[in-house]
Amino acid sequence: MTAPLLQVTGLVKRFGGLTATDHVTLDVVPGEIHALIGPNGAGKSTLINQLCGELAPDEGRIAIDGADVTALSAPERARMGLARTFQVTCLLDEETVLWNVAMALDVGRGHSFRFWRDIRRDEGLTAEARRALAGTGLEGRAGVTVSELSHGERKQLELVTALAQQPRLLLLDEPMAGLGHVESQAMIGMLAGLKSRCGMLLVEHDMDAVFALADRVSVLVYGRIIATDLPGAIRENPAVREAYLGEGEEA
Ligand SMILES: Nc1ncnc2c1ncn2[C@@H]1O[C@H](COP(=O)(O)OP(=O)(O)OP(=O)(O)O)[C@@H](O)[C@H]1O
Repeated sequence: MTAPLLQVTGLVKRFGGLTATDHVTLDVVPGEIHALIGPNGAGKSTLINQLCGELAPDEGRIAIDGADVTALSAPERARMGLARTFQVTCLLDEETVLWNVAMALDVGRGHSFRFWRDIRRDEGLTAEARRALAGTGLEGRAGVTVSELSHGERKQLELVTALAQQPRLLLLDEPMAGLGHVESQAMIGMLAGLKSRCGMLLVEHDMDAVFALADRVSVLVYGRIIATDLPGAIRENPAVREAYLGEGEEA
């Protein structure tokens, strides 16, 4: 059997008396979208921050492709093929779409952001950035300044910049947040098309997107995984329904 792309075992993170991640065990296998759902404050962002190396766990182990990365920094994990998107987009607003993609490609090659040369003059890099934009729906927007993009386009661009690093494993933190119906459908199409390129852990509140995309779903409540199963079984799971209905949300 091939090693999971991501294996999380017994992960614990405490903030004072609060256990935000309570012995979480989950995995993502190649070609899979594994969705992580849970009510507000369940600990989803805290978990993602530990997976990408921005927050140190108190206990437990994180492995990428079988290699223990628990003690590695975020850039070291990125070099091993891990990329993430953020709940709030993280782009350079005053620069063009093309420049943002070129920058992401450059950083993905290990060039330091602080010491970059003028990448606008690097024709090979800008050609590559155009290729990365091809087929994303943003190819006609290459010269547009990011601040002029719609919210949906920003979300799409953030995904393109994450993919510029050629990740094997992508952590998606609420990619549908703030998107309208049409934009959500475009994002769902984009993510579905990526399954053959990388495994994904999808943190998402939009249940239509979760059930359209996920191969498996894990449910996090008060820092604990209460169920991991196929989407159909998760829908019918009484503990899951109670966790959501208890929060006044629809399962
Ligand atoms: N740096 C911190 N210090 C103290 N408590 C924190 C910190 N970060 C998160 N928490 C707490 O940990 C718990 C989990 O928060 P987290 O943001 O991970 O939840 P979430 O599931 O991502 O929520 P949402 O769906 O609203 O984004 C919450 O009770 C939160 O208040």
